[in-house]
Amino acid sequence: MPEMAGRLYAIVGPSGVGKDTLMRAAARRLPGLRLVRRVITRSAEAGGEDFESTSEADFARRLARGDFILHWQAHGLSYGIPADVLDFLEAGRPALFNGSRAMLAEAKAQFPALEAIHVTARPEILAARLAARGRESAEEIAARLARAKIGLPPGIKAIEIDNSGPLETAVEALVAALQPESAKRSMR
Ligand SMILES: Nc1ncnc2c1ncn2[C@@H]1O[C@H](COP(=O)(O)OP(=O)(O)O)[C@@H](O)[C@H]1O
Ligand SMILES: O=P(O)(O)OC[C@H]1O[C@H](OP(=O)(O)OP(=O)(O)O)[C@H](O)[C@@H]1O
Repeated sequence: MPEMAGRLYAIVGPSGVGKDTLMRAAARRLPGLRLVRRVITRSAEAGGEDFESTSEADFARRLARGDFILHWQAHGLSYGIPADVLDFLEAGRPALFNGSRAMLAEAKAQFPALEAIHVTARPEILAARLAARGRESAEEIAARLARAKIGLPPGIKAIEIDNSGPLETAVEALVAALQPESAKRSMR
């Protein structure tokens, strides 16, 4: 297994770009990598990623209690990163979460060593992938495609990965980015 430090990584990018698919593929290649299971106010039946479904009221209670190290809202949903991820980082294990571009500045302010990995793909590819995924309604897909253009906040550095082509190409780039030495090289 490649050597990895207890570093926190956020994979970000527009809806349908392949973040969850890439995360799962990277975890198969890097058994020491912890994928963060997010708490989301989305129905448990929605499928897709492995997440913990909760109500807005429960989310608010847990947030007030300090259960989340990071949290944000998008697509009419609330998302939380459970504080237990700190145990993995303290134990020297790297952790990767599916993050939001819009909250990267705040996340980096809180975790200066956070590495952002920005995945992109051409707009027509995003549209086709969202339609094929089938998790959202046509209206929700249109809203996600409109948000696809926001890009990274100004001044935020990230490792860039293009997932317009074969999945394997992007998986290899992600696995390289998750190994500290190659991550540093591509950040220069
Ligand atoms: N390189 C790729 N080529 C073809 N299909 C892909 C590729 N990457 C992801 N997909 C597919 O695109 C859809 C959206 O991927 P997903 O991982 O759910 O994206 P995100 O988490 O970024 O919204 C899924 O159906 C996935 O299987
Ligand atoms: O600020 P943005 O970069 O636009 O991100 C907003 C949200 O979109 C994604 O959510 P989610 O995984 O629920 O949706 P997706 O699978 O369609 O990307 C991402 O994980 C963020 O939670």
